[in-house]
Amino acid sequence: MKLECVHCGQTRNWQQFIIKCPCGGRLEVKQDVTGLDGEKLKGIFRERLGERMSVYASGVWRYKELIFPELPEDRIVTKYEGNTGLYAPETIRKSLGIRGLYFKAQSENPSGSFKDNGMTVAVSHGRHLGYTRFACSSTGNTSASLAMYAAMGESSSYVFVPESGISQNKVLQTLAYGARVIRFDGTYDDGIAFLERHAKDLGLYVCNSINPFRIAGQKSIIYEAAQYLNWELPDWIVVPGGALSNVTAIGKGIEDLWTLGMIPKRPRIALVQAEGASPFHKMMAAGAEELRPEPQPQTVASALNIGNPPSWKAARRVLEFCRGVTCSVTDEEILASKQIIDRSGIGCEPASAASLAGLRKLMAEKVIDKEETALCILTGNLLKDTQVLSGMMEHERMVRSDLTVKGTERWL
Ligand SMILES: Cc1ncc(COP(=O)(O)O)c(C=O)c1O
Ligand SMILES: N[C@@H](CCOP(=O)(O)O)C(=O)O
Repeated sequence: MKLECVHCGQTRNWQQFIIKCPCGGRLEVKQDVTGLDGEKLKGIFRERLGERMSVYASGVWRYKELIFPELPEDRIVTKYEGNTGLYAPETIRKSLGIRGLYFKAQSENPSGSFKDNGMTVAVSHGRHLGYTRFACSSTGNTSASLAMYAAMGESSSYVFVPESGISQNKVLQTLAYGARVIRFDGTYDDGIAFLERHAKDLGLYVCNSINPFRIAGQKSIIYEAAQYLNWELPDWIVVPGGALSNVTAIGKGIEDLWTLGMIPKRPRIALVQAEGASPFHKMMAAGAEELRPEPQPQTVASALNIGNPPSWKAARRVLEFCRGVTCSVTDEEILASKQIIDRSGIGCEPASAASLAGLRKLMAEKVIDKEETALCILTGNLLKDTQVLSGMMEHERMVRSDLTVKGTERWL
């Protein structure tokens, strides 16, 4: 494994970690998987499904050969992340009229979001290099995940969180794990710019998705979905997008599985952004060469409130590979889809519901055909954002009883 600059192509080994190439380009993990035997790997991964207390019981480290083969096992900080549910909600499928529908609930991760799939790898790598101070800019999920793994790894975490427009629950969760929370006026993008400039001088190991080990870990989401589906993925993978780490990771994961002959066909990716924070979709729809950052992103799905997605170049490349499409959805569409997912019993935070909202839109536009099948990635837990939840609650569902049979049966 090596690190390669997406801009100038310069390579370095994974021990010589820096957050940005001296030329200003982002770094990617490059791992040559061509020497591996796909069928043999399937056997190894199947056997590990029965593991309990070893690192291979993790739904990320089960796929270590495809994620970070060089890292010594005893350096791994894990909370047995991954191993999340794959659901086929029949009522929603029927109402959409689609042939097959799955939800992969990364919301069931230990800190409640898909960030754990990548964070276990970033924190393990940082600790292996000798770092004890970890940092991120965050709208709340990355910070909660980082704070949890830093605590598990007996290290410190320092998280930069915008003063407004984020979920209070996520900040409380981050504080509870023992992080130092540093508030600032600005957006996630401003926090990233600060860390890119100053983290090295401050001795901080950055755990945002500009860290390529995060992306490497998040590839496991699609490996796990493929394994659960007996190595046959649906026609479409539908992913909500903010910083664009997840779409990048899922695309890279598909590329690995395809290169190794582990899946018979390459699924397409549909990337869904919230309308008020959709610079990537706008660029793709316009066929533009460069992304124009959105200085004041605005959406009810606070996790998607990102105007300058760091991974846009890599995301564009993987979408090309997967014949991907993009779309944007309104806050109303997000909340309507969230209610559908919540009432199915699976539940999710608003950002995750962008996936179902996008699927509905792309079906209405006939981009996705009802004879096809789709897998929506649910990225964060229902309880992550109770502010939005209480705003949405239909209070007529909450009633009073005087605890007599007469006073109760009228509600049944
Ligand atoms: C719950 C949730 N969903 C979706 C996203 C978007 O993912 P990405 O930033 O990797 O595009 C995020 C954070 O970025 C998130 O926290
Ligand atoms: N929603 C994210 C913002 C993107 O963070 P990153 O981990 O991709 O850098 C958050 O939870 O902070």
